[in-house]
Amino acid sequence: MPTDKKNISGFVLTGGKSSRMGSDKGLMPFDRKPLVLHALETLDEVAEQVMISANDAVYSQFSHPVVPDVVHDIGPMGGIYSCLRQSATEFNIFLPCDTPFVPPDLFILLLQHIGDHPCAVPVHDGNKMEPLCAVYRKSCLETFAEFIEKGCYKVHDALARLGYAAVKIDETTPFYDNLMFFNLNTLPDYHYALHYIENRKKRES
Ligand SMILES: Nc1nc2c(ncn2[C@@H]2O[C@H](COP(=O)(O)OP(=O)(O)OP(=O)(O)O)[C@@H](O)[C@H]2O)c(=O)[nH]1
Repeated sequence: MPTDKKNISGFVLTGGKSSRMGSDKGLMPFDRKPLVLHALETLDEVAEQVMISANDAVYSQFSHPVVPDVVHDIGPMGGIYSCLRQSATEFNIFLPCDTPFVPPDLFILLLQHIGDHPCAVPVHDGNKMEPLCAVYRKSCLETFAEFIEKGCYKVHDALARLGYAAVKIDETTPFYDNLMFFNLNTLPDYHYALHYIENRKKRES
């Protein structure tokens, strides 16, 4: 595992349209701060340089460099590609702004399992992959460029070509939380997550 934080960059993906939510997800308050700040704090624990993958200048207020997409309107693959281009490190961690229950420990586990693979991706609940909460080597850039050139914008498809370490997450994982990969796409999702975090805090106090 690359123990040196200096060899790891982190990127919060927040360049989407948030059309199902109806307002920019990264800026929505969650447990007293915007969702994007939760994700930045998670990545700050693991990576030396943490940046925001965004297309709106409003994100420059968060004291982290903003990486705009160099290819627009192709979804998260455009964000990952743009960030890998910008990255100066071998290992690159990605975390969407709308998955507030992913802990830093997930990325430590992924880095422990990446070995010689181009990337490490969590797999849970059978065979559900989370390619946006994952670690990519800078060398993946070439394959993403090829896929974008061909008009193939599905991150899953690029992963199938790259090959990856599939890291199983289940009840036996020490930091397991059944909502770990829950993502907030709609207002009901958002309210459900707010309710969950309030109850969790009450249980812990
Ligand atoms: N940089 C970048 N990130 C994106 C892009 N599209 C989606 N994302 C991010 O990828 C993650 C998952 O995105 P989705 O929830 O599938 O899409 P979304 O555009 O945010 O929301 P919808 O419009 O409701 O589909 C979120 O963190 C988004 O901010 C994009 O084109 N560029």
